[in-house]
Amino acid sequence: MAIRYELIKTCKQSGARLGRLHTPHGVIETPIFMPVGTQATVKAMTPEELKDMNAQIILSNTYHLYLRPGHKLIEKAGGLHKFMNWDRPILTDSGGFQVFSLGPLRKIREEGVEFRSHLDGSKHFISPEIAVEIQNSLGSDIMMAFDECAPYPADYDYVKNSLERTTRWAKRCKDAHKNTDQQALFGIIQGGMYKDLRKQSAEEIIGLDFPGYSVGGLSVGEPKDIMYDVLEYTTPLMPKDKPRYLMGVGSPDDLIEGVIRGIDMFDCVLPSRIGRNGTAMTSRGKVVIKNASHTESFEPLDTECGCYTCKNYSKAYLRHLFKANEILGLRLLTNHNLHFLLNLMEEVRQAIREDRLLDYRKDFFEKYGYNL
Ligand SMILES: CNc1nc2c(CC[C@H]3O[C@@H](OC)[C@H](O)[C@@H]3O)c3nc(N)[nH]c(=O)c3cc2[nH]1
Ligand SMILES: [Zn+2]
Repeated sequence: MAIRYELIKTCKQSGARLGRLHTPHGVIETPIFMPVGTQATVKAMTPEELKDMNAQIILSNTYHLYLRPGHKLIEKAGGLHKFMNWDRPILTDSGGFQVFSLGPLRKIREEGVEFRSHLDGSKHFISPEIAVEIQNSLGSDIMMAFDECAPYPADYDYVKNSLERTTRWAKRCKDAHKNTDQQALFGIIQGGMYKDLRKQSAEEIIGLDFPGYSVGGLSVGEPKDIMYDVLEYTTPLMPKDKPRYLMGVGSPDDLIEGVIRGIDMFDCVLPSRIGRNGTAMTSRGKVVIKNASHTESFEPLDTECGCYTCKNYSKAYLRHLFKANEILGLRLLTNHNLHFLLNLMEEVRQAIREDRLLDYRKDFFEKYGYNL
């Protein structure tokens, strides 16, 4: 088996799960946040910096790496771990999301999806079999099935037809996946914001039997309460003894609310993306570093944070770097934001160990400035 999930305990107060995911490249403590490295790099971070902040697994992306530099080149380099100098677990997304959202002029057929590259407009075709082949070349520990992430909003019939094609594609991915002892293939549950379609997709995908499952089709612009509602309904339909991955979710409140609703794994570009734009997540809410109020703030971003940035630099210095367009600014804020979310998840795991995750949520939300 490429991966083995161990359910360690369930929080008595919230029902959230504490687990361990054993992979060929190491053990992952769950619930876990996975930094996103779409193009074989977590932007602006070195693997050593990611290890220093205790990143246990990172993401990369089939669509992007297939277009550039090409999965065959990465295979020749010895696979993605070697190519990017990352010897811990890697999860690759199948490209389903990008093909539907990035590739202009896409044409969906039963066979697969024709699309034009967002880089140079060249024509391409990805099928479930090709998505599996690309991820085999990359050598990721966890591969995602090729799916359609239905847009939001989308009408009932569209979502129903889409989820049924995604099920047929998931079966084709499973049939094409040969090296099941090296790489685990996760199924992706769709169904939009319709509970009966979520149930249908969950039954069909789980019926194909995968070592792990993700909840897809969320964090696509829907209101938070609709996302939480769909989760509340969908996770109980998923097996307890397998990991549950919520794709594309990563703000502090969404992570905590997702864990309380039974999710084990998360990924999101948010912390890196807003970090590069000069916004820091801190225990007292967001800090926009270019704000004039920080000009003479000689204290760190977050006095409660133990990251490299907060241990060595003041807000005044960080503001100066961003005003001067210095690259170090992007790196230091990205480092802090990723550390902040990884540390948040360590605190969440500790709260589950001590059966007090709802208390933790209350305290965190009050300090961060969220209203419960
Ligand atoms: C942001 N919200 C969101 N992201 C999502 C992603 C990953 C985007 C992928 O694209 C890149 O981040 C934008 C990263 O490489 C990431 O893995 C999804 N991927 C698949 N295959 N299916 C989905 O239903 C899906 C839904 C998402 N909702
Ligand atoms: Zn910090």
